[in-house]
Amino acid sequence: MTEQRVLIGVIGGSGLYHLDNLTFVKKVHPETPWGYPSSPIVISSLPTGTQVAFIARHGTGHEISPSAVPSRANIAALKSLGVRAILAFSAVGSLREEISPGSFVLPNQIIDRTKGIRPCSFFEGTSVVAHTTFGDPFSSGFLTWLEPRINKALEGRDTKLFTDKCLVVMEGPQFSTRAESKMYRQWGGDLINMSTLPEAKLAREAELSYAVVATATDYDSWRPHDAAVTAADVFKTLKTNADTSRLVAEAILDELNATINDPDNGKLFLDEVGKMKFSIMPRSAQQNKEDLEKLAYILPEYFP
Ligand SMILES: CSC[C@H]1O[C@H](OP(=O)(O)O)[C@H](O)[C@@H]1O
Ligand SMILES: Nc1ncnc2[nH]cnc12
Repeated sequence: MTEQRVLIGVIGGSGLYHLDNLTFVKKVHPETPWGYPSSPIVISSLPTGTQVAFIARHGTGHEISPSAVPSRANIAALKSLGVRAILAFSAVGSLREEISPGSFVLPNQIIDRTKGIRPCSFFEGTSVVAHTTFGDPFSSGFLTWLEPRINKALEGRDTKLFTDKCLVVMEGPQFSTRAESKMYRQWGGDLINMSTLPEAKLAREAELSYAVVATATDYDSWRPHDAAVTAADVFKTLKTNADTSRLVAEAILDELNATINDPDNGKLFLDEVGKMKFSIMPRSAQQNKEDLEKLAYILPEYFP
């Protein structure tokens, strides 16, 4: 029997430490050139045979704080399994009145408020330089594909889906001050979290399709008459949001797998493939062999 390919990676965030209604296939915990992923990767299959690789971003017991998530290992490990598209879930604060806690959002832009303490490139520390295109930080084709399917999955539920929103990614682990929260709104931020960077940058460097389903848990700290957000506020919505995220995943994963495999429609998920060709500085005698071998783990086409 030919082994089923794993084309889809799911990264679960706060509250989402496993998916539902899948048949366990195996667990793997590969050591990548950037260390081990946050959690063992659970590979499981839907009734149709579609296989999915799941990583708990903060570990299965939420023991890894946002600044310490080994994002390079997570993305590299998924790529090494043959994954082509990553559907990430994240608990976010809302910076807009209309995005009430419990809402789901597909952001299409990011403002980076991380503090430069997270390794954010596979090329960091190597003798190879790459400047990756990141103007559209999420995969446009994937977002277009997701919107109608998530809306369908949410039909009859009290959960609204917003699109085309801007996500502020902050360092944490403390929440924002009221002044920061208000400033992010003035900047055009609609949502805030602590984990989509460097994840999205690394997915792009690895030429993977990547999108985030942001699930609102709170109003952060910009509302004048409201108390500033606490972790307890986030926990109130976390379980319901995680249950709805599982429902959404279950509803769309089969079709996602079929679309990626389809010679025509699958092109939507190939937008990122080939992009690094125009990002990596030309080969030079100063680039050392070990670095090229390390980078071959994520981009074998360019570092044969
Ligand atoms: C638990 S509140 C802050 C925490 O929740 C979000 O995690 P994730 O994106 O993994 O769902 C946020 O980014 C922070 O890491
Ligand atoms: N208000 C908030 N700020 C940052 N990350 C969050 N995750 C969930 N709520 C958040």
